[in-house]
Amino acid sequence: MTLITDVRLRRILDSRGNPTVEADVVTESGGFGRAAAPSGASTGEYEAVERPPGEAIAAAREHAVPRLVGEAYAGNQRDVDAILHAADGTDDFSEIGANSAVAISMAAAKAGADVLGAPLFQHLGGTFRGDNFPVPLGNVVGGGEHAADATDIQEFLAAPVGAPSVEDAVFANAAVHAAVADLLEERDLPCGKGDEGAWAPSIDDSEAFELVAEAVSMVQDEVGFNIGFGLDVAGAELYDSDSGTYEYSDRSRDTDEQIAYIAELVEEYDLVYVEDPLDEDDYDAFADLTDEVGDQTLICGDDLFVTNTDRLVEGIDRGAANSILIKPNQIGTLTDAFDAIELATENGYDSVVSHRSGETEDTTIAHLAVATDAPFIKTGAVGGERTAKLNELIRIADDAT
Ligand SMILES: C=C(OP(=O)(O)O)C(=O)O
Ligand SMILES: [Mg+2]
Repeated sequence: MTLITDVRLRRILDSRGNPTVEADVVTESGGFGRAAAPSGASTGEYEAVERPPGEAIAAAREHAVPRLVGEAYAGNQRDVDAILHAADGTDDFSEIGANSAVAISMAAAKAGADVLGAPLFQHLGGTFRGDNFPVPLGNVVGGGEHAADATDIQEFLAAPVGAPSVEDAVFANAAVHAAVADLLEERDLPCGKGDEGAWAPSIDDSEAFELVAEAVSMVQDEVGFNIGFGLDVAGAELYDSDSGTYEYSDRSRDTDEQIAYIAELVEEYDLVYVEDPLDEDDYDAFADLTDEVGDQTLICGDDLFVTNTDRLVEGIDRGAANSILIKPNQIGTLTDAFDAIELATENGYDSVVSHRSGETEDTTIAHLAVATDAPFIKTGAVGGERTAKLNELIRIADDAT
């Protein structure tokens, strides 16, 4: 029933107005799945390769589609993804493009779910999934590669860790986003938004800390449950490998100073989450910081691990970080993303399923998070391509997918 009978690929727009790859997968019994690849701006050096969409589509049509149509079953995700790897023939999807690969992989999963008549999370995770929901990390102020003339730190995140339901958590993050807007207006700091919908004021990081701490505390008082504060430092973007220093607008920090700075921030703001505080090549510095504050907060590897089990194994061996960001397009298939989550869970690392700064209306990551019992999801706070995922989580909780 799930034999794949057609795979169609096209270019569509992402949230930045750039082209990206969308895939449709059709099965023998009429099952249908559609998915689109997201795209990063602060990409890790070791990510699978995203090719220009036109080239990725042409290469996938030539190498992957003939191996799938009439040959593979959408219900057998591991087989579909193994075929994508074999069709590509490289170890980083540089032939068919990780963008074509991930779009086909996710569309096949949706076609498999469609044939079963089951929600995607259930097809992926089994019938006992759907009772636990990830805490959504919501980007409320941001800069770095996601907005010009804004903060050095890429993302200031609300983390409603005490929310009684995913719906309460999603609304709390939107309320923090709105509270930040009020505080910015009071301070006469009008501003636009960055790529992920976070406010992008022209302020320094210390003012952003103050603002977000105040907004979080205001909303926490209103809603009556604990809202934490988190960061994505995107350290690799700040790091200058020639000088060995982290370059902030107002000063430089060497690696020891960067570790001390982050540890101070964890103490001062009671941070519950710190992503990529250090450069993507510096496992030792990650290990030192994890040793220092890993019992108080999550130290998450995004560019460090790039959803890659080989890199995660190295991190586990060296005690670097205690959490991993999971972005399916960093590695190219759902199977690889699943394997990274399983390895993380077995080794006590918390998984944070994540959007990219360039997104579409695709909701696969909401289902992936529920299917794997991931404790966190990072998918923005507002904006249509972000709320697509957040609203899907609410629907899953309401049994309405
Ligand atoms: C979502 C992120 O940004 P990008 O998609 O630009 O890598 C991130 O760095 O976590
Ligand atoms: Mg990141």
